[in-house]
Amino acid sequence: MPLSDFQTVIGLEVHAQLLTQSKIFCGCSTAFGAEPNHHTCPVCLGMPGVLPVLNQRVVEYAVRTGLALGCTVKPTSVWSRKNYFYPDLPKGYQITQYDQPICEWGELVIDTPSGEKTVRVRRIHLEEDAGKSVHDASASGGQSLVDLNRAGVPLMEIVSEPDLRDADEAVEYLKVLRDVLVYLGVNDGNLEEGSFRCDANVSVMPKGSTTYGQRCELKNLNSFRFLKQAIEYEAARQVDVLESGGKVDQETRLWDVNKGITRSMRSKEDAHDYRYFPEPDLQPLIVSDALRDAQAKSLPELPRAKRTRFMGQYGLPAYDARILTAERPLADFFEACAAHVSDAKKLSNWFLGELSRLLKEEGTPLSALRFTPAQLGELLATVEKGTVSANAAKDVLGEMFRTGRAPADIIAEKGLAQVSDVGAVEAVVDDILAKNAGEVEKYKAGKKSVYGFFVGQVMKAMKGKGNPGLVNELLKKKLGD
Ligand SMILES: Nc1ncnc2c1ncn2[C@@H]1O[C@H](COP(=O)(O)OP(=O)(O)OP(=O)(O)O)[C@@H](O)[C@H]1O
Ligand SMILES: [Mg+2]
Ligand SMILES: [Mg+2]
Repeated sequence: MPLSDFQTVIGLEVHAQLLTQSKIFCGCSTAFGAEPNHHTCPVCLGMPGVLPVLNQRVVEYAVRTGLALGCTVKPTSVWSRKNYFYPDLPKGYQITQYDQPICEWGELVIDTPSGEKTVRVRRIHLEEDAGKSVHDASASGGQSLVDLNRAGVPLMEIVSEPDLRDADEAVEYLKVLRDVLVYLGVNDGNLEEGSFRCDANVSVMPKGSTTYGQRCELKNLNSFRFLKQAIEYEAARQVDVLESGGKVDQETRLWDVNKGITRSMRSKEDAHDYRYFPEPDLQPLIVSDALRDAQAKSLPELPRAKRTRFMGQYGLPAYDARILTAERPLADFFEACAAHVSDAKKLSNWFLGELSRLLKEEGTPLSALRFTPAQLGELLATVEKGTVSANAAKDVLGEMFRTGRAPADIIAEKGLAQVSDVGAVEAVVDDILAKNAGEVEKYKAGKKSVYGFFVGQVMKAMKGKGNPGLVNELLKKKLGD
C-alpha cells in the first residue's frame, strides 16, 4: 500500500514551564541565565532529610489552565514518584502526578482546512523539571557537567488524546494551545528556549481502520517547523517499516535537525518501569472551591472568543481577526486604537501591514510603542480627508514610531500635506491643459492613452502633492469625460 493509503495518528504531550518566580517545592529562583547551580538549595538538590513544600501559585496556574480548556478540575489529586536514574536527577525520582492528575478531560478547538475540529485534552498534571547535563564534546574534554538550576522548576504537562490526523493539525493545535497559555499568563510560549516543549506521539494505520498502530514518541522538536517535518518523516518511516513486512517498535526517537530524520534514542519505558508510587512527603493536593471559583472569575477572554467578537464588533474578516487576537497586547492595542477611528477594517490594514512591518523591523515590543492610539487615529483621519496620501502616511507612521511626535507636526515639518484645495488644483489643471493643446486634441479624438501624461504633468507641477482623487476628478471634467 502506498503512503496515501495510511492514516497518521498523533497525540501531543506538551510541557509548559509555569511563570512562577520560585520553584515548585522550594523557594529557589526560577530566573533564567544564572551561573550553573546557583539557584539551588537542599530541597532541589535532593539532600536527605528535607521536605518539599508546594508553591501555591503553581496550583492556581494549573487550575486556571484547566478551566480555560474546559477540564474537570479535581478537588483532590495525588503526587507520585517517578523513579529513574539520570545524572541530572539527584533524588533519583521526579515528583509528578500520575494516576490522579489535577485536571482531566478538556478540549481545544482548532481550525483545519475542512472546518473546526475539537481535540480532546486527556489530562493536565503538575511536575518538577529535572536539571540539565552539559556535555563537553571536544576531543580533549569528554566531561559531562550537571547544572541543577532547572531542577524543581514547575512544569505543567498537557496531554492530548490521539485525535490529530496530520502534521498541520498538530502544528495548529500547538499554536492554539500556546496562544491560550500565554493569554492566561501561565507560560511564556517560548519553544526555542524550551519553556514550552512538545513531544509528538506518532503512529500509522491503514485508512479506514479503527485500531491504532504502535506509537513512537518524538523529542527535540523545538520549533513548529521541526514538529511538522518530524511527524511527516516519522509517518513515512513507519509506513516503510510496515510495507517491508516489519513491525513498528514502541520507542522514543530523537529529531535530528541536521539530517532531517528521526533516530532511535531508547525503547519506550512502560509505566511499570518507573515504579510509580504515591509521594510520601506530600499530602494529596486539595483544590478548594474558593480557589477554583477565584480562578474562574479572573479568566480573561480567550483568543477564540476574542476573535469571534472582533469579527462581529468591528466587522473584520476572520483572517484579520485571528492575527489581531493571537497576542493579548496586540489585541488590546488594536481596541484602544479602534476607539479613535471610524473604519476598523482600514485600521486593521495598517496593523497587519505597516505597523507589523515596523514592529518586526525595529524589534520593538508593543509595550514600548511611543505613539498613542489617539495619534494613530489622527493619522488615519488625515488620510481619510485626503490631507496626506496613503504613501506619505507610511512615512509619518514610521516617524511617529521612532519619535512619538504628533502626526500633524510631522506632516507640517516634512511638507507632506496634499493640496486638496479645489481652486489651487484647478488652476494647475487648466494651465497644463492649455500648454498641451495638441495632446488634448488627440485625447478628444480618441487617443485615451495620453491621459496618464496629463496626470503626470499636473503632479509634477504640484511636486507630487496634488490630491490624486481631486486631480483625476478635475482632469476628467475638463476633458469632457
Ligand atoms: N496509537 C497512538 N498513536 C499516536 N499517539 C498515541 C497513540 N496512543 C497514545 N497516543 C498519545 O500518546 C500520548 C501518551 O502520553 P502520556 O503522557 O499519557 O504517556 P507516556 O508518553 O507513556 O508517558 P510519559 O509522560 O512518561 O512520556 C498521548 O498524547 C496520546 O494521545
Ligand atoms: Mg506524558
Ligand atoms: Mg510521553
